[in-house]
Amino acid sequence: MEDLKPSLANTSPLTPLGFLERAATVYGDCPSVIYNTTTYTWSQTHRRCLQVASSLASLGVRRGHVVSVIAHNIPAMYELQFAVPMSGAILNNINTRLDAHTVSVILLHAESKLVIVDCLSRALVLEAVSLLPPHIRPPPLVLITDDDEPSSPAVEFSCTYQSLVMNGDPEFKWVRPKSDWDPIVLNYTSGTTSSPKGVVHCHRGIFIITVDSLIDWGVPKQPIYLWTLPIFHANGWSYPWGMAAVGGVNICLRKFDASTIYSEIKRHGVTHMCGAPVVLNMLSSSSDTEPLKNPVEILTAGAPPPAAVLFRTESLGFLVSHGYGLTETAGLVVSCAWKPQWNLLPATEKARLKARQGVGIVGFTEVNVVDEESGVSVKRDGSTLGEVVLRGGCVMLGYLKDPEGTSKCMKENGWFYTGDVGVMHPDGYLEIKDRSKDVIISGGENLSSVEVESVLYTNPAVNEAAVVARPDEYWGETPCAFVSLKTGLTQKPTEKEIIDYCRSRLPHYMVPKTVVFKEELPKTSTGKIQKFILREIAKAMGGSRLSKM
Ligand SMILES: Nc1ncnc2c1ncn2[C@@H]1O[C@H](COP(=O)(O)OP(=O)(O)OP(=O)(O)O)[C@@H](O)[C@H]1O
Repeated sequence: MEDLKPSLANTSPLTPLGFLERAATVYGDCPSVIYNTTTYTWSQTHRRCLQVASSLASLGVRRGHVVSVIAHNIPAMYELQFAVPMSGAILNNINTRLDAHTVSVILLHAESKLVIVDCLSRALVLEAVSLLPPHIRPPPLVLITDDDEPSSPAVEFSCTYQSLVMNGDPEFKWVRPKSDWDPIVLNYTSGTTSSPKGVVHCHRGIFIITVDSLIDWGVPKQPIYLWTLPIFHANGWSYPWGMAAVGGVNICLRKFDASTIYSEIKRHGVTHMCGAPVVLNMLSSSSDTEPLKNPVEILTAGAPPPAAVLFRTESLGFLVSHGYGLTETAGLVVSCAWKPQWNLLPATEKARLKARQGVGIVGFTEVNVVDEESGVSVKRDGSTLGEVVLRGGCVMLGYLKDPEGTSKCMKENGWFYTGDVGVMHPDGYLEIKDRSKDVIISGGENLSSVEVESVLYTNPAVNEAAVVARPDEYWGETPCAFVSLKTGLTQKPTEKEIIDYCRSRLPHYMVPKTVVFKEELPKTSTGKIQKFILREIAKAMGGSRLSKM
């Protein structure tokens, strides 16, 4: 069989962009995107993307250029996930909630050739561009206005997005990748632990994660998908391309709160949505909460979901799936694969099991937890801590212009080191215990801030909780809890009551020695609690009292 070799017929580069052409053939007359009073069909979306890609090419965008997009979850943002790479360029989505300085650092680092700007982010981008060094020629800007009519944009903008659609060629031959390994996206990480890093993924990696994510979540054909997860966050965990593969309906939203989500669910008969645990918390603790008429599948990831929040969300009729991934893996590569026999367990036990991150998804190669020193797998005992390591086809190509950062996490032994600390349970399910920078070391004992938080979340008065290290002269560090309380409480708990609550549920060394009440906890632009800020506050409070644990 040695003479049977790869040939042109079986080596065409894998890319998720072809899903759009197929959707136009199979689902041409079916709705693809709905936004306020606008509805497009899959053949319209296909045509609009080709038109935009052709206009980008006419503006001088070439294979390998970076085109940045800063927009909320509006139809243009959905289309650009296809149109930019169809022009041959590399798509760089920028988070709308960043400050002007960070946006200018990203534009400079990415060497963006063109920036497409949602009208709501206009002031932000203009300020970011003004902060670019004087010797840098600012990239041309394209404005997305809030309606579908082409109009003359302000002087700072070369044209409008609508004119790219109107003037483009619907017969444009989109630029196919020459190889599987050609870059398709450049995504910056959330900056939870350090400055954002520029993660580059190739067509092959994105193809793999897109197909795998559909299989893993069990997404059927033509789901009704509500865009609550920002598309700028790791390309909405790959579901923009996934929805084209299954001919889904994309319900776009510029902004949302709990009541908007509930009314969109009712209005459109939403079947699927994604959201970080903060969204689940918002949905389940809102005063607008109402049990759902039909179950809605909700996929959560991005931070550890406390079991109490999973329990509350499911009791409203949401069917929660839980996954784990990083910007570096382009989506969720581990998920808490559900076993039918677990349905017989009491609801709180089910929530506890579901709070575990789980096992590698079907197309992913391997997931392991290893001892940081020796690199050997930790015991499968659910308690020995180690670093989570991954390998598979959707791990990034590397960090842009950062060979040192890349080789630090993508090691020669063939593993990607995540910087997350976890345990492996005897049944082979992974559970994340912390990010390595968040582990608290008290009296020489490693303590999981996530475990303490999950207990705090079971307290009915607690809205959000985060636990960080406070320096201590005797123990080295002690757990310090930052808590925001639910609104409308008739009686607010005291620090002592919260500590006593934890004491009856946790080993003594894990009980917070300090509780700080805050109106709201600081969050990153992707909704993660910024523990480094809380750590600074705890540090500034000085050493906790010499205390016996
Ligand atoms: N299901 C989950 N449970 C616990 N943690 C999760 C889960 N999903 C994701 N995470 C956390 O999110 C991280 C990945 O987040 P992301 O790629 O958005 O950037 P970031 O790591 O927050 O930012 P930065 O790398 O810049 O500090 C993971 O490393 C992990 O710590």
